[in-house]
Amino acid sequence: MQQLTLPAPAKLNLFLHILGRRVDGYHQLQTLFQFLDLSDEVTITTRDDGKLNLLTPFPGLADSDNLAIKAAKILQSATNSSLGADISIKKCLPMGGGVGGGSSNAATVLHGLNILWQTHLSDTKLAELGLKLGADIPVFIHGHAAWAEGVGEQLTPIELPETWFILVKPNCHISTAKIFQHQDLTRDSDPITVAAYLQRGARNDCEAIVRKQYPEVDKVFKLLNNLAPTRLTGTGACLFATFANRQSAEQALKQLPDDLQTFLARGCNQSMLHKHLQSRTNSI
Ligand SMILES: C[C@@](CO)(OP(=O)(O)O)[C@H](O)COP(=O)(O)OP(=O)(O)OC[C@H]1O[C@@H](n2ccc(N)nc2=O)[C@H](O)[C@@H]1O
Ligand SMILES: Nc1ncnc2c1ncn2[C@@H]1O[C@H](COP(=O)(O)OP(=O)(O)O)[C@@H](O)[C@H]1O
Repeated sequence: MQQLTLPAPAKLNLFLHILGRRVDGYHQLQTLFQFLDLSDEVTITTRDDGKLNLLTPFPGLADSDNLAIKAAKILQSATNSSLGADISIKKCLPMGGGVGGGSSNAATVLHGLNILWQTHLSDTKLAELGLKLGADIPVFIHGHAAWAEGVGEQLTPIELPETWFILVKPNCHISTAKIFQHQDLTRDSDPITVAAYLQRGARNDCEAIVRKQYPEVDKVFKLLNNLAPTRLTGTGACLFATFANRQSAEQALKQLPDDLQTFLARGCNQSMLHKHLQSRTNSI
């Protein structure tokens, strides 16, 4: 029996443009992913009997629908592994928040089991398997801040300033599918270049609809935007305000009401999972 505990970090979409829609309903995007130094913690213990168990069930979510279990199953069948696993998740990231917690849990399980089961799949292969479960999983597999196109799986690594953020989770849960199906969503943004983004910034095409549909998001947006430039991540519900340094983010945090769910976080170009995996490799 072998055990590994690994982080499953959050991501932000620093901007999100919708360029079009594919025939299968998926949207063609341009987005910029950066990781945060906030994460869930995933502990995986191997089993000899091939069973896959979630030791920390989520209220209202069947274990078989949990992306961590789905990831384990897809790796098991792709590699014909006879081994199983007990998986525990210490959840810190807000669910349905646009910070990709479920996708990140799945990517961490894929990496963790690939080590424990000694299945030796490349990152490219793990990302391919992950993509079958969700468009956001490949960036967590590769673990570097990235300019993304396609449905979010065509990744070009990028170095960005590692600025500070206040992340706020308004008190609502937003379904990604519901926002992508909304009739008022604009799906005709022109493609932009990295250079144009770095010069002028860019918006989140889901933001207007989310603010209109969810007054709680709109209220938090106005509060935060008074303190620093604020944007929605993914399809929400989380909003993030950007600061040049920790001190100014801390100052601003003091001005927000106590009853808001807030996080102080730093942008990371390498994900905490990959920092962890690298330090493991270095110590072997
Ligand atoms: C919007 C983004 C931005 O990073 O993040 P979240 O807000 O969910 O965190 C992602 O594209 C979400 O990725 P992910 O959450 O993995 O999506 P999936 O499980 O593959 O799909 C959820 C739903 O969104 C729709 N979807 C997803 C991605 C995409 N490019 N176009 C879509 O239309 C799918 O049709 C599906 O109904
Ligand atoms: N391990 C998991 N962690 C969080 N959510 C999960 C997980 N597995 C499945 N889900 C489902 O995926 C939905 C979106 O999860 P999450 O990744 O946290 O949000 P988002 O896609 O908005 O970033 C959740 O509401 C939940 O129903």
